[in-house]
Amino acid sequence: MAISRKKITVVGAGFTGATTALMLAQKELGDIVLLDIPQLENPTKGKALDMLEASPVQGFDSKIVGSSSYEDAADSDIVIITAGIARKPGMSRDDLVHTNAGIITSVCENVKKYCPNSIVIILSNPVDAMTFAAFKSLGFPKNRVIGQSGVLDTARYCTFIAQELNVSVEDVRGFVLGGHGDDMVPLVRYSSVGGIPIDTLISAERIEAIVQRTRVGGGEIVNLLGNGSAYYAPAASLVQMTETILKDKKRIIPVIALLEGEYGFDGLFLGVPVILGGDGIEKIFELELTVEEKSALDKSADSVRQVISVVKG
Ligand SMILES: NC(=O)C1=CN([C@@H]2O[C@H](COP(=O)(O)OP(=O)(O)OC[C@H]3O[C@@H](n4cnc5c(N)ncnc54)[C@H](O)[C@@H]3O)[C@@H](O)[C@H]2O)C=CC1
Ligand SMILES: O=C([O-])CC(=O)C(=O)O
Repeated sequence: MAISRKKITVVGAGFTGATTALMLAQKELGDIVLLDIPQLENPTKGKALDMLEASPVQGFDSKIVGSSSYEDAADSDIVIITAGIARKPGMSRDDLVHTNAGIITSVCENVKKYCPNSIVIILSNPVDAMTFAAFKSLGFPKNRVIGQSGVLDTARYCTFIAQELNVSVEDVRGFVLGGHGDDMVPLVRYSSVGGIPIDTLISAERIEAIVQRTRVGGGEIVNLLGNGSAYYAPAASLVQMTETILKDKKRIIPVIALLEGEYGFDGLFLGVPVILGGDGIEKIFELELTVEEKSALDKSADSVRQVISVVKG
């Protein structure tokens, strides 16, 4: 039997979508369809062609096509959804909920029709609520509907820890639990550098500053950019999730998953550590939390619940 390449569709060819497509191709994770609305068909085709023309220089053999037709996306193994509006300075992610819920629902109706066996990764904000909206309109099993927040939030947290200690980012471990908002919960107790707990290396005051900077990390970039939000680190995060799934690596990373009793939440989408592999979310880890950690997670869950209630209507 011939071995075929994997097919990955990226919906939304804006800053995050286009950057993700290029990074996926550079890693040769599959052939890529970059998809946007019909009004932007030519620019989308142009971006895809421009990326393809980088392939002889960079030596990758992934094909990249731009399109506005879901027929081109048919039977994708992975669908990454970045479609929607991004926030500008002065806005919260939750301000995007009405517009983006409509977009996610219409995108997912097509994904359901054309890519019924795909694993779907959602980026669009407010991402916990958009993952819920996608789950509702896709009707896929919960292991195949995954939101991206924890990889990015953890990447920011680890960046700041490495900067603080002037050590390699490769040796920093940690993760962030909860919703993708200012109440997210970086777990200091589970964070280490080269296996050494960070609270033995960094003062409590500096750790608190790092935790706080992580929580508002998206806003820091929004304020610097002035007209949009982060896209390099978000794209890198989507690529890590895609690679983990397509290579069935079974990495333990935080993603937005449907909780059905874990951490005391039922029917809520929230960022938690999972095993990510060929079946998508293969297992959710339920960590023991201190009273303080659980109450921080409860606060974050409350914020997410409020935005999800807007989507539920
Ligand atoms: N979860 C996370 O960690 C992150 C989430 N985001 C979110 O990702 C989303 C995209 O951000 P950017 O790429 O920077 O925005 P962008 O504005 O550069 O690109 C969005 C693209 O979506 C397209 N689009 C809109 N409706 C569509 C539809 N129905 N079908 C197909 N495409 C459609 C637009 O035409 C546009 O090209 C935003 O909601 C942003 O807040 C961004 C970074 C991190
Ligand atoms: O901040 C935003 O609006 C985009 C995002 O989610 C992030 O960069 O974390």
